[in-house]
Amino acid sequence: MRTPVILLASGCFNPLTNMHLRMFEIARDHLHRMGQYDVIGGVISPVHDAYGKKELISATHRLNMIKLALQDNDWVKLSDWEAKQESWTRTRQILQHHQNVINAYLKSENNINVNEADLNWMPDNIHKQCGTNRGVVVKLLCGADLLESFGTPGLWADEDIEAIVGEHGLVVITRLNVNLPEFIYNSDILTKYLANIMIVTEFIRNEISSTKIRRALRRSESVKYLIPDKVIDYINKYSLYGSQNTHL
Ligand SMILES: Nc1ncnc2c1ncn2[C@@H]1O[C@H](COP(=O)(O)OP(=O)(O)OP(=O)(O)O)[C@@H](O)[C@H]1O
Ligand SMILES: NC(=O)c1ccc[n+]([C@@H]2O[C@H](COP(=O)(O)O)[C@@H](O)[C@H]2O)c1
Ligand SMILES: [Zn+2]
Repeated sequence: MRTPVILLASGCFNPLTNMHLRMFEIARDHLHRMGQYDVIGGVISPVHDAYGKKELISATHRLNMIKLALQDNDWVKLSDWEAKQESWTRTRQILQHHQNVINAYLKSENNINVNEADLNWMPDNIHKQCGTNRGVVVKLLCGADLLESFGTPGLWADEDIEAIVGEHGLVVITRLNVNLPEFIYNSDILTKYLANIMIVTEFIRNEISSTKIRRALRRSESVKYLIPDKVIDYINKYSLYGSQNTHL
């Protein structure tokens, strides 16, 4: 029997790009092809304002843009749980929260313990998709650069990396200039849990990044076909990222 999986991507989404959405598609295809997993949903969890990364705009805008981008998406949902906490939350806790909530929800007969905000990111027809006796695993979906950041001294606690890889698992999309197999080989923890790390090669190379989008907007260059049209409209409406509203 296939294990039901939810793919959760955390990050700044400053702003969301087409590549963020592509990641889910590529990962789901890959997991289904592997045969052991049934991807029942995807979740985007934008980081809290307190993360304080350079040029990070308010979570309200980032959440709104994701909401618009997901209007036509029938399986990836937005979770605002992380962004609405008191302060920044470690990725391990985000994965645990979502996995605990969904499994508690599946087991409960009357669903009394789940609040509205958590219902928003759950897959449609979740009971039908899973039944009550199969545990859902929430895996971290990320790009190779995020995995590489595991090696930055002091950034991730070893026990968090161990819990993320051991208890949840990673689905990593390749990115230019990152040698994933070698990076994993150089890490004892990652090598220990190799079976729980799925590397998905992006053969239709796509190096869109939010940094490049912000740069283009600052320079009043077109970002059409790189981010969803509704996100472009939103950026122009609120003059975000220094955009001059020149390409509507
Ligand atoms: N072109 C891409 N290929 C593979 N993974 C990507 C790509 N763009 C973003 N990701 C992944 O999406 C997740 C969210 O990343 P993030 O919000 O930092 O986006 P980003 O485009 O890398 O932004 P920035 O340029 O501001 O760092 C991360 O796991 C990141 O690795
Ligand atoms: N220790 C941790 O859990 C930890 C450390 C650094 C970044 N992160 C997460 O990684 C994601 C991407 O961060 P960057 O945009 O800085 O690459 C964010 O969602 C952030 O919360 C988690
Ligand atoms: Zn990034």
